[in-house]
Amino acid sequence: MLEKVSFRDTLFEAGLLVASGVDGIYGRSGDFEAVVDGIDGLISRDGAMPGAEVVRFPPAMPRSVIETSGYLKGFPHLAGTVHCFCGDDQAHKKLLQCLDDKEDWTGQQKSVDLALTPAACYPVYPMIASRGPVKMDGHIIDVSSYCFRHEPSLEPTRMQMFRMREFVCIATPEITKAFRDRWVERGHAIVSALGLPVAVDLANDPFFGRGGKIMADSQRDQALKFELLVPVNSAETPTACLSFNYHIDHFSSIWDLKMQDGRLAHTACVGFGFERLALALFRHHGLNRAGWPAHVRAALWPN
Ligand SMILES: Nc1ncnc2c1ncn2[C@@H]1O[C@H](COP(=O)(O)OP(=O)(O)OP(=O)(O)O)[C@@H](O)[C@H]1O
Ligand SMILES: [Zn+2]
Repeated sequence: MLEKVSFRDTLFEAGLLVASGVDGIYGRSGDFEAVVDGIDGLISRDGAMPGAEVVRFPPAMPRSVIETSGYLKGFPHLAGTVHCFCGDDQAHKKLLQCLDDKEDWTGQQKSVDLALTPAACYPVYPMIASRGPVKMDGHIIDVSSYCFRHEPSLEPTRMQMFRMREFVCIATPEITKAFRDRWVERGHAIVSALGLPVAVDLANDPFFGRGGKIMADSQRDQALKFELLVPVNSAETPTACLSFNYHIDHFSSIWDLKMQDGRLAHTACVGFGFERLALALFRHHGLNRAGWPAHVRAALWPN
């Protein structure tokens, strides 16, 4: 049984996470980053997807992508947009005056054409759609990004900015479903090899509002989302460290992603949460990575 203590305070005291004053926004120490790098390398080795196209996007994307993708329908409460000062000298004076008067200065800012990336896979669908039909044996994309979600929390596993590595499959319904099912097994094997207790369970996304309940129920009824859970904050409420999502034609109908035979493609993604996996390792193997079991160190740092 894991005891109920403030795991977050323990991480601050050990210097693994650095408090910023805002819940969910933390600095990471060199040791923390070494673990994240180890997980990244392990995914590349044990989760290798030959032929996958590697692409890395920055943590912001065109605002039009978040508008078109339907994210604001399901998750308006999590979305972040970028605002900048676009005024003249007079407006600048006003802004500085607000600051001096300790008044809200953000009214002097305007929304620009950027949104923060909520999940690493979001920029992938318009990128592939812009190329035309997808070949019949499908396309796999390897993507990784810092992501933003406005969900401040005292739980260190629920950050506002965190990193996600994803493999995205865009293919026929058969290939896509098989990709998702196969990844449930692979993800289980990869995380178990790190000496962590894992369970896979059916899940749903945190859709907003009253309509959200219907969307969440429908997602569960169709078994579209599974999560790989590891106890981190508590044994009672284990933490989703990996997610396996089958979107059917949700993204392909939005972006008009077609296969070469003219049918709409289906899409799926597997997402690894770097910070959550690192925190799970610190929780189960101790705060000093040098003392972790030899097989875990060998898996993370083979050289
Ligand atoms: N706020 C967060 N802080 C850190 N990691 C996160 C956060 N939200 C999601 N992740 C990681 O990103 C992965 C993919 O994101 P996904 O949208 O599937 O999360 P999720 O399953 O909805 O998470 P949760 O149910 O805990 O909100 C998750 O499996 C998790 O490892
Ligand atoms: Zn995804």
